[in-house]
Amino acid sequence: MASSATLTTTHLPTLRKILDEWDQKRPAPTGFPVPLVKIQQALPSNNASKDVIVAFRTRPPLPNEAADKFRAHADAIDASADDGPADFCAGITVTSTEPGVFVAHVPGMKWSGPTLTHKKYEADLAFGPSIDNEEVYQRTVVANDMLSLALSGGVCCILAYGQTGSGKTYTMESVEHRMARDLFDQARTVGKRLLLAQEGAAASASPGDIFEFSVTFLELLGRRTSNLLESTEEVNAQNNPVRTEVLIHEDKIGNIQSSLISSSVRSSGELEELINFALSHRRTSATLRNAASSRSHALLTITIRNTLLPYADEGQLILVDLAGSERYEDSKEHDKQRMEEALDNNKSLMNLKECVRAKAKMAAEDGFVHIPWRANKLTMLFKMTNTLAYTAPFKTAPPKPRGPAPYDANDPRTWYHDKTVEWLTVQFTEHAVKRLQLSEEPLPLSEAHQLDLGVDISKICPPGSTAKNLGMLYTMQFTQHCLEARSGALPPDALKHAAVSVIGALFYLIITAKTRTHNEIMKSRRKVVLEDAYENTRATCKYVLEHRSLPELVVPESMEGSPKSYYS
Ligand SMILES: Nc1ncnc2c1ncn2[C@@H]1O[C@H](COP(=O)(O)OP(=O)(O)OP(=O)(O)O)[C@@H](O)[C@H]1O
Repeated sequence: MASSATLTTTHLPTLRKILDEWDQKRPAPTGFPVPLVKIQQALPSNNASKDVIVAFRTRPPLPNEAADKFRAHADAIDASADDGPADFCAGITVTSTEPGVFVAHVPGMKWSGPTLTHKKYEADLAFGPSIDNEEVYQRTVVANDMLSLALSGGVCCILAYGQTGSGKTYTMESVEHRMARDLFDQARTVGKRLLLAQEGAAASASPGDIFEFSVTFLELLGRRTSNLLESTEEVNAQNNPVRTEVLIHEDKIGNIQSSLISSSVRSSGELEELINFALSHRRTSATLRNAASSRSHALLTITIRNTLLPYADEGQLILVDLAGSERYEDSKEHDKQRMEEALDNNKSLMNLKECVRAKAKMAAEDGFVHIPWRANKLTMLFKMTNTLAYTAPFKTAPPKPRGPAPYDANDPRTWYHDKTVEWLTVQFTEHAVKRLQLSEEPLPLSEAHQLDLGVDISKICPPGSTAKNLGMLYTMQFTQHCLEARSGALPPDALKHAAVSVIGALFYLIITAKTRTHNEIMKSRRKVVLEDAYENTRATCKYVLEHRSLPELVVPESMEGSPKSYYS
């Protein structure tokens, strides 16, 4: 049952009867509109592709659940006993459908006896207990062509969220293995298409060699982040392996950086091996609910680089298996360390919810909303992989479509390639002019076209690259790029000096632009709020003057139940 185990146990026969009646009355489920075979054979369906898909999945009851909490009376028989299964009453009903409905049956008590309220939740897909892992994978990953999307430079994220023992790890591990199985075949198919489109430009290239794959597998346990791909022999007092902590921090322009090192893979076999290696390291400890509970959040990221089009965006597949949220009875038998971890897990999940809510609000309102992602390492990690961007539209008004930000000469984030090249040329030219003025044989400015900039700008900013891309680099990385693109007679030290100053100037422009945008949004919001308040006050005063009484209170639906606080 969804809540109150005691109530359920005591009144199970009555509740079961109510549930049966409800079940008979409900309309027959429609099922999935597209047959599985059509997805497997990649036959075109009329499914419009969506940015975000929310899917429910329920697992079948485990034997101990049927025998434990949900028996009809205290001495009810065990599910495994010969006399037959224990009297079982489902707390939720999920029929395999698209769009999907999840119905929670919440028990209650009225003077007339026990009641059940059937609370409906809707999502894009619902998988009932009879649906196996392969079908879940086909209807989510394959039906939405996620692998091709990532191979074309897109970012796909799958995030499993639910109570401890609800089946997240069972689902995510199966998705990870199936992705490992299919990714390289798909890469060959996409590679072939790309080579054909290039019309023989790289006739010698094999479609399988076009993409480079690198993998990271992070674990966040309590407040500690570690690399699940790192081998270690060392164990601590709790018999947990001790690994180097992965450092996560925010750089000076607000990007999240980590000290995590990725491992490259070249085949399904290698990817599968890495996944198995990481999963075997994921620490588990018994909770009452789930004997092999994951105590940590796990984040697998597969990054895909296109070597044929080196300036194409990198694709990413991000798979997040969150630690389960635990209720009091799930953690009754935890030791102190385990309690602290459960607390940290619950805190990080709460913060994730806050961030998703704020992000969704921002998407719907198109204004500035503070997103508290710094409050927790989990949300910082999500910021790093841009995961929050994909979780934003859950259960809110659809976000307003946003095109690329309009060009703004003062905001490098909006500059196209040509403008970026022009700006870099001006910057390096200014440095060259300064060097010249300080040199012993100054060149007349009329001959400035002969200036040695010391660097080939087209190499630091190749076609397709923009100021926004350069702004993502560390100072050291930009300097290294410049040294690799060194031309003319300028000594490396002088070039390094110029590079540090140029990237510093770019960071400064980006931060100034970010601050300006933030302030403008805040100012416009404050104005709207003040104008609203002013209008309301004016209307109330007018009413009081005319009627000598306060206007009737109209409570918005969202405020129902708390009218007293409304005027205040
Ligand atoms: N669809 C399913 N069919 C059969 N068994 C399942 C299914 N889903 C989960 N299980 C079983 O239920 C148990 C709990 O599943 P799992 O470990 O995936 O839960 P979880 O949500 O990841 O829990 P935690 O948050 O504690 O890690 C496991 O024994 C798993 O094998």
